[in-house]
Amino acid sequence: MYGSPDPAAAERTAFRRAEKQYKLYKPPNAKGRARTRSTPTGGDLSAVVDFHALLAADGELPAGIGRCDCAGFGRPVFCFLDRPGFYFIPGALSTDEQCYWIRESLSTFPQPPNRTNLTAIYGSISDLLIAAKNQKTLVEVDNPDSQETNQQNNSGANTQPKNFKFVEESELQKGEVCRSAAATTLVRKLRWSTLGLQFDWSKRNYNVSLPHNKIPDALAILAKKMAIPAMPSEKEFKPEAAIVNYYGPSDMLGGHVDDMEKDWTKPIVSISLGCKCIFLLGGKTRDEVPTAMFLRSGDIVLMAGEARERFHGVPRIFTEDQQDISALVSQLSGEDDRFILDYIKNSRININIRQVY
Ligand SMILES: O=C(O)CCC(=O)C(=O)O
Ligand SMILES: [Fe+2]
Repeated sequence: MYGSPDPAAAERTAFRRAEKQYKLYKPPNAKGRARTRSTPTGGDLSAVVDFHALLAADGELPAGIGRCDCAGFGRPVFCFLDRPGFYFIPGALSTDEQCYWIRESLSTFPQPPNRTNLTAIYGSISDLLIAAKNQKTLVEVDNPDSQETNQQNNSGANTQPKNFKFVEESELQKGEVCRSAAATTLVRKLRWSTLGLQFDWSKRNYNVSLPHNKIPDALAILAKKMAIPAMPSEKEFKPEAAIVNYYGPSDMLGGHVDDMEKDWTKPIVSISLGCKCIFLLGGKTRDEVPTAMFLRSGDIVLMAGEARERFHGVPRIFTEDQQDISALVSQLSGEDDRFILDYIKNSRININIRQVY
């Protein structure tokens, strides 16, 4: 699904060239070695489709872009005339809704039995966000019988039970050599969490034998409502799983096709939160030149049918321009949200919801 079997060949594709064009580059460091991604290069963004600008202009649309007439949906939906099955719903979520889903993404979504990229290293971690707000540290404990450990998990394939627990900074023994990580650092290291049926990244498939909860009702209701433009009226979209992606300033998601779900007529409902990004929508091979577009906090994208066979990815996150998230920033200005605000000012979260069977 993700990545390319032959990196040298991938370099030569139109998709790879677009990724390189938009990604963030660091200037060379003191020793002259080129580092990647730190200072924005500026870059030519003139070809990036900005659906919000089209919405504001309210005039004639550029060639190749259409408005979808979706009876009863009640909000604008854009599409590309030559890419059926792809729908863009600008500003689908209110600022309140965005704040709600950002909080959920950092508090409840990474909770066991949901797995995250940290699970394979540390075992299940409960209440990571609370620990981060309280400046706690996760430490490896000697006593495997300790009742406070997070040993029970490990559902995940190819992992050994781990014994880690959160402690106060004052409890850390000076000079003691043990594996440890600040909870704040761990939140920054979150890359993905999986809700509902658990996606096993090592096998790149859903592993129904892993313990899981149903995806939250509110998320399922939202996804069903937003899936309408991509659904024939007689059919039903049944949200069964979600992958939550967490992006820091220099993260990107390489071109891929999501092909692990049974019925490709059903959409992937993909919610953007936090910093703006560039999303590339390509063709059925990497050789087709992808279309670049901005995704902002509150935008929702649907990919169904033919669009599900298209390569797509996220080559760039914009953390330097806070203009786009000013409403979020003021909404999250309360003391309780201080940690969340610091996080989201430099991050993007994507929640994509899928029907697996
Ligand atoms: O972050 C995004 O907008 C896209 C995520 C995605 O394509 C995926 O998780 O499969
Ligand atoms: Fe994807």
